[in-house]
Amino acid sequence: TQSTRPQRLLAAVHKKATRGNPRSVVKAIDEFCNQNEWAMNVGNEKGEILDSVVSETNPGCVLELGTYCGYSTVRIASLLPPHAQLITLEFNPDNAAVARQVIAWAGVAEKVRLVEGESGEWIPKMKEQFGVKTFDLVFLDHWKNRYLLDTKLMEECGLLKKGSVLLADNVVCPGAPDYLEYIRNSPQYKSQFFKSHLEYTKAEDGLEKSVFLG
Ligand SMILES: CCCNc1ncnc2c1ncn2[C@@H]1O[C@H](/C=C/CNC(=O)c2cc(-c3ccc(F)cc3)cc(O)c2O)[C@H](C)[C@H]1O
Ligand SMILES: [Mg+2]
Repeated sequence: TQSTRPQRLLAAVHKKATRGNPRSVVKAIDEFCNQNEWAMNVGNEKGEILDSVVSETNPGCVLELGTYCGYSTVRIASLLPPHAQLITLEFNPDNAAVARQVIAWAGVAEKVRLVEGESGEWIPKMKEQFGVKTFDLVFLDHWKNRYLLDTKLMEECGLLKKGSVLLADNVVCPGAPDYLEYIRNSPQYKSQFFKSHLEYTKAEDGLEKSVFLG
């Protein structure tokens, strides 16, 4: 039977990346997407902005919405301090299966909890199921029309504290207009736009970093 793009991406990781080396996994995926098939990973240019936000936030507890193949999961996990935890939500079982193997190959599985399920269902369960108090950093990279809804849900569930950082991918392309409108006009957030390019292309894109003011 025909393989899927995530399965071909995973095959490239197994073939080209060194087991236990997260940077080599990131490099193998970027090479695959530049040379073989485009895929909607955050990519290296925006990935370097993601890396700098993770490093400056030095988070103990991170949430990622939209694991896909685990590219940004591996980038984030590889920068986390020793006992920090990254919870990543992915509701497509085929994507989750590929992501688990990418995360394992990178050697960052002990820092990552991949939850196979929908953000709307699992955000309200974070405290009771995983003992989360608040998230220091949230990376939004799932369906763009769900960024705003899930941000409001995180607020309602008391999952953000003063200083919590939201980093949203694709605020230009494909865009998340309702999210940008809300977050840039809310007195509860201080936002900053990082201009960049759509992964593996010359098209314009960018990340929006928003600090919750409490
Ligand atoms: C209702 C469930 C909500 N809750 C959810 N809960 C859990 N998991 C969820 C939820 N909603 C979605 N997911 C999962 O997250 C992933 C979805 C990721 C979505 N990303 C994009 O659409 C995108 C497009 C482009 C793009 C740019 C230019 C183009 F020309 C084409 C494409 C670029 C980019 O960087 C992009 O990230 C994964 C596929 C999907 O199963
Ligand atoms: Mg994206």
